[in-house]
Amino acid sequence: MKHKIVGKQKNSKLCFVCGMKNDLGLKAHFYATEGQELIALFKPCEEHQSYPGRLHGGVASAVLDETIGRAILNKYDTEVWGVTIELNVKFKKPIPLNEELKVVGRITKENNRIFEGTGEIYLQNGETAATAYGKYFKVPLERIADFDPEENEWKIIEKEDDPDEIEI
Ligand SMILES: CCCCCCCC(=O)SCCNC(=O)CCNC(=O)[C@H](O)C(C)(C)COP(=O)(O)OP(=O)(O)OC[C@H]1O[C@@H](n2cnc3c(N)ncnc32)[C@H](O)[C@@H]1OP(=O)(O)O
Repeated sequence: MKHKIVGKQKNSKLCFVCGMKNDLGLKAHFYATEGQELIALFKPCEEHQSYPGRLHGGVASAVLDETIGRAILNKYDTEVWGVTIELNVKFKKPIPLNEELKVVGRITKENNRIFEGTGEIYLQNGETAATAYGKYFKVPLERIADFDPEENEWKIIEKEDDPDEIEI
């Protein structure tokens, strides 16, 4: 299925998942779809392994967590922030290193205090490698961290190969 991309989310400086200057991080890019889902693209490397050649389950969980947690940003013009209070991940297939992976996240439930969502990691052959459910507590950014957008390089990073659509 083709997902039409309607926008790109911001990256940060040092976040393990989205920090563009975290040399050991995943440097994932996040694309909002027409269907109000969020797709992350990332390519894990040797440093992200558990057993040789296999992505660490904790790293897979981290990218699922962030993709679901960021999906809330698609819904509003102003930024709504959350912290994870629950994450349940099912690992269905080994996830290889050194190839681009796709992660999809969406919001399934929301009230004024909490939001919930689900997500999946897809292998290049289209198989679902992991699925997750996450629950997040809405917290104003100033209560989560001392976060200066400029200092933390919170901005859209445009790439020449940013996709217009993503096939999953
Ligand atoms: C947009 C970017 C996406 C980023 C994705 C990645 C996000 C992350 O990795 S965040 C890092 C990991 N998560 C954290 O650090 C969160 C740590 N936890 C906390 O800070 C606190 O527990 C916090 C802020 C969520 C709530 O604390 P506090 O404000 O003191 O509230 P507290 O009184 O304990 O609980 C408030 C309510 O939430 C409920 N609650 C708290 N924790 C949970 C939980 N894990 N599950 C269900 N309900 C919970 C409580 O039962 C309570 O309900 P009620 O008011 O009905 O009694």
